[in-house]
Amino acid sequence: MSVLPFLRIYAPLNAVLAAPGLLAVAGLTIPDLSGRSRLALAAVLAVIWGAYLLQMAATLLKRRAGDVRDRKPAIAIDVLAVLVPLAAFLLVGTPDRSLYCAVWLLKPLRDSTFFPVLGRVLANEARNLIGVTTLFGVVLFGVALAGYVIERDIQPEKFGSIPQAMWWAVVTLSTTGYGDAIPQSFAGRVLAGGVMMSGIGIFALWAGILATGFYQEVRRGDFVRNWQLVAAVPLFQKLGPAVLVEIVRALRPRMVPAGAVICRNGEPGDQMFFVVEGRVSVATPNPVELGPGAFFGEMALISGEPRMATVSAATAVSLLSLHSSDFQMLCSGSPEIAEIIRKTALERRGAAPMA
Ligand SMILES: Nc1ncnc2c1ncn2[C@@H]1O[C@@H]2COP(=O)(O)O[C@H]2[C@H]1O
Repeated sequence: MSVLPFLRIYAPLNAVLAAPGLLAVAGLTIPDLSGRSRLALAAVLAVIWGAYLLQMAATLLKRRAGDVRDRKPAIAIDVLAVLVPLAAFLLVGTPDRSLYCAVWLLKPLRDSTFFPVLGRVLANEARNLIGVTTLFGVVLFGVALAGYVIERDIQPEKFGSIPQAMWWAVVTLSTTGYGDAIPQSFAGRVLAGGVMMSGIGIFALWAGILATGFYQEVRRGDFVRNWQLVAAVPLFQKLGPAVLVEIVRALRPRMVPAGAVICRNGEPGDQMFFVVEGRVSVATPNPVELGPGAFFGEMALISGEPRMATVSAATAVSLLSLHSSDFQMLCSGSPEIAEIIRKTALERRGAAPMA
């Protein structure tokens, strides 16, 4: 019997296992720990190492099965998690041996989807980040120089050289303020105030660049996913590229489980829906089912009246929703689609006159 299914179930545990492992590593650095506790913590490390050995075997077996695409970081982490502690056990003296198990810090990164995103954000924003970092370096040197010139005679032991003053500059610029070096002169204090303010500004710039980078990366992911979904709705194939891009940005994907109500008769409506996959049921006197490519919820947007019918998911359904303001944009960008939607709404109104 193959061990792969078992190992697959166990795989998500590997990141969780790192936590007790790292706690054991930390525990073993406590000097006055009893011999029994030390033994227990060493046993924890041995068990986790064994588990990681199994996982490495699974990863390498999968590799042989040809599943190596995009798995190089995972393979590297699995191999390091086993080999580094093993090498330490064989080559390093007792007190520091367990420290090498700290390589398990890498384990939670193994299957994380966050770190690839972080990598893309750093790559995309590299120019801006390097710019702000350069600014930081320039300000740091300038501040250390000014601190040295102003304070060197008053506190030669703290500001006697630019490298010494640089420590004060870093601590002040980052607004950490250990208090081990404090300007004594009036000019020095004015300088310190200015440095703190500019430090806040520089860190805010870093934070802003990263936050914008993450936002754009998430939006880009949404855009690609929406683009694929939009391809499943034939109506959108009539759109020109410019409007299509706008619509893809405006559409929101939504998964609805079978049986759930999507919109209710009599409620106000502020969005319409396109069916990507699955079927919805429209509760008209003669119930109608709509499948992939169809749309609904347009009548409330066109007439401004409440919903004409309750629509629920006949199966699990994947939808794209379009808000009323974006619906106007769709209609003005593509009169052809606007006409189709209006005609359909008219036909439906004629087919199912409701209260
Ligand atoms: N006879 C019908 N056939 C298909 N869909 C309908 C019919 N009647 C109403 N609908 C849809 O059900 C939706 C309910 O919300 P709206 O009134 O906004 O828009 C409605 C139409 O999209």
